[in-house]
Amino acid sequence: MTQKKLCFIGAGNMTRSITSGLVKSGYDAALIHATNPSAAKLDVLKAELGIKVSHDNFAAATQADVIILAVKPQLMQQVCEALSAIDLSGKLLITIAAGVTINRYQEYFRQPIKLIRTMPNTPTQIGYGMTGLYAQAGVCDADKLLCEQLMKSGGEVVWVEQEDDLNQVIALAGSSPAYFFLMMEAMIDVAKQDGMDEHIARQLVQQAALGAAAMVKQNPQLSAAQLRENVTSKGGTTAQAIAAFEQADLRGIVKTAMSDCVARAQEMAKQF
Ligand SMILES: NC(=O)C1=CN([C@@H]2O[C@H](COP(=O)(O)OP(=O)(O)OC[C@H]3O[C@@H](n4cnc5c(N)ncnc54)[C@H](O)[C@@H]3O)[C@@H](O)[C@H]2O)C=CC1
Ligand SMILES: O=C(O)[C@@H]1CCC=N1
Repeated sequence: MTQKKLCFIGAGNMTRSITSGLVKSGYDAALIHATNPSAAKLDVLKAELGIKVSHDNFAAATQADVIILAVKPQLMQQVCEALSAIDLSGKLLITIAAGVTINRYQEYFRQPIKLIRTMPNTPTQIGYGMTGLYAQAGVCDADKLLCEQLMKSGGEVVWVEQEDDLNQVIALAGSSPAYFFLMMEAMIDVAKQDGMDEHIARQLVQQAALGAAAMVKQNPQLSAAQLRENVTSKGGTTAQAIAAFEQADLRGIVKTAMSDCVARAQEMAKQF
């Protein structure tokens, strides 16, 4: 991979996930710089990954070839406006923020920019990430390839056709690790309430979840529904559990949760 000077503005959960993936996959830590107002997160990144850290967004972004915008959406305007005095003509901008549109970034930077919007997720930290990508019109193939390679260091990537499609990526992959964590959390809680040792319950649940995900991935010819049916013996235990989920309208709950997720991204696009 071409190794360029990277600057991550904001050193929170996602910057940690992406920089970990990059360093683990052999990206030169000396070329990665992360900024944050407070020292604690920077100290961890420096100690764990050996990347450069500082509090000065402007200086770090000025020196970078690629600026990765990784602050919360509500801070994006303030952060981008403070960087707008930098000549961005030779730099690629990558944003990981949910719900901030390309039009907004153009307003905030007040100059022509080359921007790729991405939507990663936290499993990027361990190489199991999924990132959706959308490039602003005019971004060249070399920049698209560079962005793709950077995000691939943490897992898989998909390009989407329309900017709005990123909201579906949020619902399906950006936010969805939290849905699966919630399911596992609930299962472990039930086992604990039933008197089982928490560590054993976690071991059972995490391996079942990992196995289920791997079965979906390794059997593209089988639908998730078919894989579910293969577990479900007629009149058996699984049938009882699935009936309880169906009766409680799990599918309806999932539908509401995903459309609320997309709606929030659309609302944020108006807000930030
Ligand atoms: N957490 C997740 O699973 C995902 C988050 N995202 C997006 O990633 C972005 C970051 O999210 P997280 O890492 O979860 O948030 P976070 O809160 O963990 O990290 C943001 C960091 O930015 C820092 N910050 C605040 N003001 C700053 C400034 N003026 N200059 C530099 N740094 C500043 C904060 O101190 C914090 O460490 C958000 O826009 C979110 O929409 C995207 C995909 C998944
Ligand atoms: O909750 C959020 O807004 C961010 C975007 C996707 C995951 N976390």
